[in-house]
Amino acid sequence: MKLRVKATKSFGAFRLEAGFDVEGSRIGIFGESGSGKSTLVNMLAGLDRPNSGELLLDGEPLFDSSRRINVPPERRRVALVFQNPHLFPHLSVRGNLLYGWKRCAVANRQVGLDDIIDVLKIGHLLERGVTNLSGGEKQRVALGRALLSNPRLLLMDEPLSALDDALRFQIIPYLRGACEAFAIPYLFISHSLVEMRLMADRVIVFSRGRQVADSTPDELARSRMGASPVGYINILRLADPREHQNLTSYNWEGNRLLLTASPGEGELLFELSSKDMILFKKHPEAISARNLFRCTVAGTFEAGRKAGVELDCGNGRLVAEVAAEAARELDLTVGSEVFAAVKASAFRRLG
Ligand SMILES: Nc1ncnc2c1ncn2[C@@H]1O[C@H](COP(=O)(O)OP(=O)(O)OP(=O)(O)O)[C@@H](O)[C@H]1O
Repeated sequence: MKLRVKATKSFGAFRLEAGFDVEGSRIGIFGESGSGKSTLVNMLAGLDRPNSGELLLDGEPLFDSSRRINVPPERRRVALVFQNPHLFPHLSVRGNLLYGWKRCAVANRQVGLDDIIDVLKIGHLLERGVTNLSGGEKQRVALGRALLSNPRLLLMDEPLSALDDALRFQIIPYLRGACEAFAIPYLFISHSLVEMRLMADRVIVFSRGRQVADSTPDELARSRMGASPVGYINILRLADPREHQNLTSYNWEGNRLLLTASPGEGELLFELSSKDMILFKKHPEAISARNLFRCTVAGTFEAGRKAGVELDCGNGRLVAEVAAEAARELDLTVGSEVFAAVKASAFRRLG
């Protein structure tokens, strides 16, 4: 998918001046509240008309003020999933799902109802009304309805922010997996960096109506580490839980980690802040932290008054954060050995 955005839009004192070209299938739009993310999405969907400029999707204009082109929303083949699912209350789950499909030209019907039911695991819900579905079920139906309209581009505007933490991370594999399964590119809008890292390959950052950066989600997270109260969030996929002395031992990239979290099924996502790791130059004699990794320094980066330290631990990579003076004392040259201590309680489950 190739997208060109060169457009302005004013609402009173707020002015959006967007100008970027982007290519890919998993694009993130990140920015603080009021930075213009939804305005951008609404312009692409045809719900807001830019004051001027052009919007091209795969080289075809959706809007072009100089040529007086403004393709109506229903002819753009751009679907939207919002924070709140906006399902039709008078229709069953099946009726909601088929709504977009029926309006899609026969020639464009690549994705069918059976495919969607399978990928989103909603077969058991088909004949139910939508009012009593859980938040996560509603969002899966909304996603299914959007995908069944066989869009050229799916816009997801904060699709997870109405869900509680656990549900947010359970829905992400559906959002990402379904779009991948049907090769539907998306623009994912969020102000959560962790969501961005799980959903996007490239991210455009907005602030006060202008794009201020274009990078990978991970680079963005590193650049914000020093200023962020939560530091850099390491995302770990853990598996094979075993009980061990009132704690749970998990496999992570060839290491066994000890966590206070109770065992769960299958592969689980956990976060670990860069602030929750303590580095030692030599193997400490005895420590209270239940995890001690022998690591190799893979690199360092500056983040304000802090230094980020990339560590290879087994087959995995973690980012720790230390004060600049500590970085000098530890002599963090690439390839040198350090020990990283982490408390069992420092890992937080995502989902
Ligand atoms: N229809 C409208 N009428 C008047 N002002 C609007 C309208 N839509 C958006 N705005 C204003 O435009 C600015 C940008 O809003 P927008 O919703 O695009 O931001 P956002 O980055 O999506 O924020 P959030 O993350 O809080 O959803 C805000 O100041 C908002 O109040």
